[in-house]
Amino acid sequence: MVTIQEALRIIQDQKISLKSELKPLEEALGFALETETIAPFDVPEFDNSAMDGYALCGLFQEYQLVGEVAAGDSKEIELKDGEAVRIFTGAKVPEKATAVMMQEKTSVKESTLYLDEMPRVGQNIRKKGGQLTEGQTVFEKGHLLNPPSLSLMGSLGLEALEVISKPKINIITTGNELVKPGQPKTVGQIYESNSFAISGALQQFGFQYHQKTQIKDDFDATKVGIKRALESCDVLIISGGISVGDYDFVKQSLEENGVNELFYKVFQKPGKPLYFGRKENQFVFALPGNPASSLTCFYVYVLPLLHRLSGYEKNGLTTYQFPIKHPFKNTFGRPSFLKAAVIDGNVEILDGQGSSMIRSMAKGNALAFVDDGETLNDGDMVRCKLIS
Ligand SMILES: Nc1nc2c(c(=O)[nH]1)N[C@H]1C(S)=C(S)[C@@H](COP(=O)(O)OP(=O)(O)OC[C@H]3O[C@@H](n4cnc5c(N)ncnc54)[C@H](O)[C@@H]3O)O[C@H]1N2
Ligand code: MOO
Repeated sequence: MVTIQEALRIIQDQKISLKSELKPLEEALGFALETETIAPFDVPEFDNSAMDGYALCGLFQEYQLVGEVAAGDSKEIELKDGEAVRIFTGAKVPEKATAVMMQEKTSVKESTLYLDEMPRVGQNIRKKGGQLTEGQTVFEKGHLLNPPSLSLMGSLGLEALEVISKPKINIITTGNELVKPGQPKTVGQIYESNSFAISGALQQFGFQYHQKTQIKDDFDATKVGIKRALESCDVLIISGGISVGDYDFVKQSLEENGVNELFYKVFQKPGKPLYFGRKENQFVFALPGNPASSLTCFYVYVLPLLHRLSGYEKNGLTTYQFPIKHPFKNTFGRPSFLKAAVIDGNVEILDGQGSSMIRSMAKGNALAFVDDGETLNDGDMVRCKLIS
């Protein structure tokens, strides 16, 4: 049995090798950049107007209107002192323009422009290179591509990006009692649901599974199922069959498939019988079958490794501290990740902490960490991971 910190350290210390691929911009969200990006040109590439209004030459209160520049126009108007042109947001500002005045602060009579106030030098002109200059580093290697990153990369004219590949993930669920939703079931059977939580959590963080298999509690079937799953994945996530019962065959089947155990059993609630192993460059998590145990272990242990394997700089969910709303004492006998709700900056530990209880987790939005035997009074700070 290892502690939570030891288990996380073992995962974090794994040597990994990353692969890369070219992704169209459209599909690059959530990937980490494989290489540093250098600006191929200034952004913006030319001085342009921040407003619909008038580009002015010199600082006056009256100007002669001599033309118009719209967004996308490439014509150059040679302005002289006291002259102005009609201009629109994003349009190239004439070289000699001193400022742009928004149209709400102007009036026009015939071809004379009158300003309500004196202009300031550079006012409403977005300067060439104001955001990036040619040759400047746009993003470092490993930068995580979020929507604004994609906007910036698009504005640089890049249609595809070299990114770190994401791991290929297979899921196995185990249990004779499990029936696929939608199928008839008999007394003693239950509907399989952990795989939906796992695949949902994968999707929540931009991952997809490659293959999902349901295996009976049978040693040979488990061994063969694991062998097949390992033929096509970087990370194998197994649910159930990892405890000490007579029908728990996962651990032995992993051994017989050449998977080396890195840890088995973590002093925590839920998810005590969590297993982590490795076969060359493949990683295996066997998550305890209780629904809340398997999903909690996913957020706390699986996600950080998936992030690392995707080349992210920051791995796993961030821990925040919130004051607790009602007193709480952890009498579960193990350090605990508790189903909790963070509302208006306070955290509430929810009813329904059993490892088989998933409703409380579904209604909440956080996992609150409370140490074994720890007593929390109103307002004490609690470490929380936000899960939705
Ligand atoms: N003698 C002991 N028994 C148990 C121990 C122990 O230390 N000694 N640990 C308990 C803890 S803690 C957990 S957690 C569970 C983990 O057991 P397994 O990982 O072997 O999981 P299963 O026995 O296969 O299933 C547990 C529970 O979860 C339900 N389940 C399993 N898979 C699914 C699924 N895909 N969808 C929905 N529900 C699922 C299953 O029906 C069981 O009720 O072991 C305790 N026992
Ligand atoms: O550790 Mo188990 O996950 O309490 O039910």
